[in-house]
Amino acid sequence: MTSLSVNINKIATLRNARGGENPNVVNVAKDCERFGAQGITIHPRPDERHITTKDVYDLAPIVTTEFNIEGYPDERFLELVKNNNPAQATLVPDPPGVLTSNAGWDTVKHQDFLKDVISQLKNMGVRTSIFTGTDLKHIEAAAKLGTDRIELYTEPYAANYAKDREKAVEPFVLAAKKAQEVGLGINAGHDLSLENLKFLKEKIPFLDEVSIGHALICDALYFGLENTIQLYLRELRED
Ligand SMILES: CC(=O)[C@@H](O)[C@H](O)COP(=O)(O)O
Ligand SMILES: NCC(=O)COP(=O)(O)O
Repeated sequence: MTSLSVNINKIATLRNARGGENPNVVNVAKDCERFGAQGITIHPRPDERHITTKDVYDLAPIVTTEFNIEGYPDERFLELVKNNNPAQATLVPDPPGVLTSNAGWDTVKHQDFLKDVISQLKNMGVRTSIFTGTDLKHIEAAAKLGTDRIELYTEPYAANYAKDREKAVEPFVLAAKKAQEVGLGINAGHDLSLENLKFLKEKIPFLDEVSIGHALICDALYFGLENTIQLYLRELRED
């Protein structure tokens, strides 16, 4: 089974546009779960452009599905994870000012840093996932760091899907097979959508989880949040 974790960053973006509590991030997280999401993902960036530090503390006690906190593992991030005990921490190499995540880790170059961070997170009892591209040596190196999972950065797949979806998915299939071979769980995310999700799932049926935010929240403007979550769950169904 592949779990759907709804990334609610964009709910916070909308809320922050007026500085009040509308939409209410906690209520939306509860509703996503009520509508069938199997996880809630947030990416509390240092500039608090969407999810704030306060949001993390507000969400931690109310999320009853899998709570996944993404981010660059600096001291602030590690403190947030330690104090809020999510089910999973996803380590992303984003520098502070970046518009959105735009690359996976070079797990060879940063192996000492990542090994240390992963061991700290494991001591907190938190499952770890490392955001990676499809370079097979980065997947092999990830397995040596002690991480439980990787998250495949799917932007290149999404960007090339319309042009040639077989070609676009090929490196992801190879990377996922390598991850499976070296004993890693496999998550995927970034720019996944109702257009490209089903094909990814067909090609990598053993995906553990997808985290989806931007496209899902955009779709919810037209279809409503409950219907939209159901539509995404349908794409992941195995029957
Ligand atoms: C780690 C990752 O892939 C990101 O997709 C993410 O959480 C999106 O961040 P923004 O919502 O800030 O673009
Ligand atoms: N980890 C990816 C994520 O949480 C959502 O990415 P996107 O769907 O907002 O591009």
